[in-house]
Amino acid sequence: MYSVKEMFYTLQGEGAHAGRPAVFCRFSGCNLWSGREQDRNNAVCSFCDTDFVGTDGQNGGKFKTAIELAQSIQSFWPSPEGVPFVVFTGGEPALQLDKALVDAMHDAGFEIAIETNGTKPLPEGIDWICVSPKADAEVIITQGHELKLVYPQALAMPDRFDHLDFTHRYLQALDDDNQKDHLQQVVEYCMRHPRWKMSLQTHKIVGID
Ligand SMILES: C[S@@+](CC[C@H](N)C(=O)[O-])C[C@H]1O[C@@H](n2cnc3c(N)ncnc32)[C@H](O)[C@@H]1O
Ligand SMILES: Nc1nc2[nH]cc(C(=O)O)c2c(=O)[nH]1
Ligand code: SF4
Ligand SMILES: [Mg+2]
Repeated sequence: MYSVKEMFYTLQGEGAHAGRPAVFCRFSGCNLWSGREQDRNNAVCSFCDTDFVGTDGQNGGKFKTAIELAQSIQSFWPSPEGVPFVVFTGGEPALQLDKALVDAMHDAGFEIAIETNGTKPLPEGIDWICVSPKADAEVIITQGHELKLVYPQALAMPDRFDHLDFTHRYLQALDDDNQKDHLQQVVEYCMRHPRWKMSLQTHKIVGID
């Protein structure tokens, strides 16, 4: 059984695939925060910008089998043009994404990406792994396609992740009341340390999901 908060067709807003059309599948639940505002300050991850509680979002629900969920995801892809692309996110998608769903999406012709906090093992075969480490949680996924660090996090300066094996390294400004300052800090850090690039949350700029 899979619990999905919401699913929608949009453009990937962040990281190396920013601008690419994608179906987003947002799983319910996370291992680093309950999702309840009253728990936020005591959570391991306290800056989350996302509602991932329950299954009541657009196209959300419970899906009994991988095939059923894969068919639903496929129904949001609009056209035979291009390579269909799904981004599994959450909440923490590694709590629910399994080999059966990876296989079902591949059988449907999809390229598969994941947005994960990197604290849980992943099934084999995911085509694009984006890990976003959180200061107070050990990262066990030490290899992947992109590392996307929310910046600044006091106990997670970028050099803490220098030894990890990722093709792309992004800093994404922490979206809170001081986001403007954080954007400037990201620019400065990347210019001083040119193996890092800036990831903008472009969907927020243009006002899409
Ligand atoms: C909502 S998370 C879901 C996936 C997974 N749990 C994770 O943390 O990577 C999706 C992405 O949004 C980032 N994010 C969450 N809250 C943010 C914020 N306030 N500002 C900037 N990025 C944020 C996360 O770090 C992650 O890269
Ligand atoms: N457009 C869009 N791009 C995104 N990239 C990562 C997102 C996420 O919440 O995981 C996200 C999202 O919520 N919307
Ligand atoms: S790990 Fe991801 S989904 Fe969980 S609270 Fe943090 S940003 Fe949100
Ligand atoms: Mg988001």
